[in-house]
Amino acid sequence: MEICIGTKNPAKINAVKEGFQSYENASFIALNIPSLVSEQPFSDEETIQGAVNRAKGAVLEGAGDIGIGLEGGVHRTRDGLYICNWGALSTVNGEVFISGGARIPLPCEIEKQLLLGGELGIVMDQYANKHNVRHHQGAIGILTNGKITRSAMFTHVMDLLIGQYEYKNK
Ligand SMILES: O=P(O)(O)OP(=O)(O)OP(=O)(O)OC[C@H]1O[C@@H](n2cnc3c(O)ncnc32)[C@H](O)[C@@H]1O
Ligand SMILES: [Mg+2]
Repeated sequence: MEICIGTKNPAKINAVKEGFQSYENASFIALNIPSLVSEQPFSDEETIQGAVNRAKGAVLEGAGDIGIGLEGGVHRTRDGLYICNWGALSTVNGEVFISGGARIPLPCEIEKQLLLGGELGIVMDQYANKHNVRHHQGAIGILTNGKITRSAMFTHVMDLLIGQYEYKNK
């Protein structure tokens, strides 16, 4: 079973491999697939669209059995800006499954910079005084004191995707 992952971000790739760890016949290929949405998605809808575009693009370009798209974004609420994360699993037969990840509010100073057009990955590096947070613990890892890393959060998203896929195909 060939799993085509629509990113080269190691935090996401780890989560996909973790999700499929009980699949002994799984092989993985990581491809740079465009999300076809903004670099910084600004709603659940846009973030979901990015995840679906990457999943469909990955299975097509990798000519595998399953495509995975994982996308991070932010979502505005009356109480401020929340970090949001979405995943999509698409099969070569055209089935698409979707799942969402944990969400937490972003501090006001981060929100202000995003509203001015900043990208969370870059803003987060400055805020945490770290390099390439997006490839490591992620904003969620920084803001939860390392309790939930970006990989752990996306592993949960993967379990939700694979579980739905298994239920539909059993
Ligand atoms: O290489 P890709 O797969 O594109 O990985 P990415 O880190 O850019 O991740 P996304 O495109 O899914 O995320 C969209 C934007 O949100 C940012 N982002 C989302 N979640 C984040 C997190 O946990 N930590 C840091 N940045 C995050 C990221 O920097 C992007 O600007
Ligand atoms: Mg990106």
